[in-house]
Amino acid sequence: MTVLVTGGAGYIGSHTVLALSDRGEDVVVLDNLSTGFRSVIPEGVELVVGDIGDRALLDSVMDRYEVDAVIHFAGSIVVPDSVTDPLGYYLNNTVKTRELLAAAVVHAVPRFIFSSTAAVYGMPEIVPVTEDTVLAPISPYGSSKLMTEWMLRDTAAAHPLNYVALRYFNVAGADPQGRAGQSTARATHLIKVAVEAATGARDQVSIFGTDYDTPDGTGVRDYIHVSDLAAAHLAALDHLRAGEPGGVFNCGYGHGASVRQVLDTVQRVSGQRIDVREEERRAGDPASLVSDPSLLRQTLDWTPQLDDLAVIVEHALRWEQRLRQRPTV
Ligand SMILES: NC(=O)c1ccc[n+]([C@@H]2O[C@H](COP(=O)([O-])OP(=O)(O)OC[C@H]3O[C@@H](n4cnc5c(N)ncnc54)[C@H](O)[C@@H]3O)[C@@H](O)[C@H]2O)c1
Ligand SMILES: O=c1ccn([C@@H]2O[C@H](COP(=O)(O)OP(=O)(O)O[C@H]3O[C@H](CO)[C@H](O)[C@H](O)[C@H]3O)[C@@H](O)[C@H]2O)c(=O)[nH]1
Repeated sequence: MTVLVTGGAGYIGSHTVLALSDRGEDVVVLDNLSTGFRSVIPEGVELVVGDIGDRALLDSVMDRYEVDAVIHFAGSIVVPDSVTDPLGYYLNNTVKTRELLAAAVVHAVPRFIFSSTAAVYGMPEIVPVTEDTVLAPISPYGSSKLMTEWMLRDTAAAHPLNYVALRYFNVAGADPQGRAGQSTARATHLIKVAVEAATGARDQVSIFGTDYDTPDGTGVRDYIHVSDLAAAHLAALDHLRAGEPGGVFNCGYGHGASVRQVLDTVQRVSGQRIDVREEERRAGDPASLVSDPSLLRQTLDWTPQLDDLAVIVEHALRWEQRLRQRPTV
C-alpha cells in the first residue's frame, strides 16, 4: 500500500511527505522539479522525476506500486502568471490532472486527495467563507483549480474512486523541526516576503493597499501553518480509508490577520526593523478572505496544533535563516 504524492518536492507537498513518512507510510513522490527541490525528499522515500502529464510514466509507477491513494499537489501556483499565461495554467493544472485521473481510474486507485484553493471563491461578499459560498474565481489559476474539482466530482460519480478536495487559504510557516520550508524563488506570499526582508534578502516590503474596509485598512487573510495543513491531508486519507464519504473542505483557522499585523509580528519575532512601503491595492485582492473551517473540524479528525501567527512566523523565519546559510538545491 503506497501513497503516491505528486508535487511532493514542493512546499506543501514536502511537509505532507514528511508527515506521511513520520508515521511509517510507504510513499512515492512524482515531481518534475520545476519549482520543487530534490533535497527535501526524506530518506526512504523514492522520488520519480517526471511529469504528471506523462501517461506512460504514470502507468509504470502505478504498475510498480500498489497505489492506495494519490495526494495531488503538483501544479502551477502564481496567480498573476496565470493571467498572462492562461493556457499554460489550464494545461498544467487541469489537462494534466485529467491524465493523472485517467491513470488512477485504469489502475483502480480508490482514493484521491486534491490541493484546491480559496481562489475558487474569487472576491466573496460574505466572510467567513463556507464551502457553499458561490464559486466565482477571478483568475485562470482559480478557474483551473475549480475545473479540476468538477472533473474529480464527475469522475468519482462514475468510477469507484473517492476523493477529498482541500481548499487551502493562506499557507505559511515551515516544519517545526526545521526539515522543510518554503524555498520558492521569486516568492510573492506575504509572510515569505517579510521573513526575506527580516533576514536581509530583500530591502523592503510593500503593503498593497491601506484603504480597505478592514480594522487597520490593510488586507486580512487566514494564515494556516503548513504542518497543520499537512496533518489535514493525513486526516483526509484516514477518513477515506475508513470508507467515509469524501467531499470538499476549507482549510484555514477561521480567523484572520492583517498585513500590518503580519509585519508587526515578523518585526517582533525577528527583532529586525522592516522597511515598509505603502502602495496601491494589488489587482484582484479581496479586502478580507477568512475561512469557516467548521466542516473540516466536524468531519475529519483534525485539530490544529500551530494556530498562532507568532509561531508560524518563527518557523518561517528559522527556515529563511537556514536558506541564507545553505541555499536549497
Ligand atoms: N502555497 C499556497 O499558498 C497555496 C494555496 C492554495 C493552494 N495551493 C496548491 O497547493 C499545491 C502545492 O503548492 P505549493 O505552494 O507547495 O507549490 P510548489 O510550487 O512549491 O509545489 C508544486 C510542486 O509541483 C511540481 N510540479 C509542478 N508541475 C508539475 C508537473 N506537471 N508534473 C510534476 N510535478 C510538477 C513542482 O516541481 C513542485 O515541486 C498546488 O497545487 C497549489 O495550487 C497552494
Ligand atoms: O508583498 C506583499 C505581498 C502581499 N501583500 C498582501 O498580503 C495579503 C496576502 O497576500 P499573499 O500574496 O501572501 O496571498 P494571497 O492572499 O494573494 O494568495 C493566497 O490565496 C489565494 C486564494 O485567494 C491563492 O490560493 C494563492 O495561491 C495564495 O497565495 C494580501 O492582502 C496582499 O495584498 C502585501 O501587502 N505585500
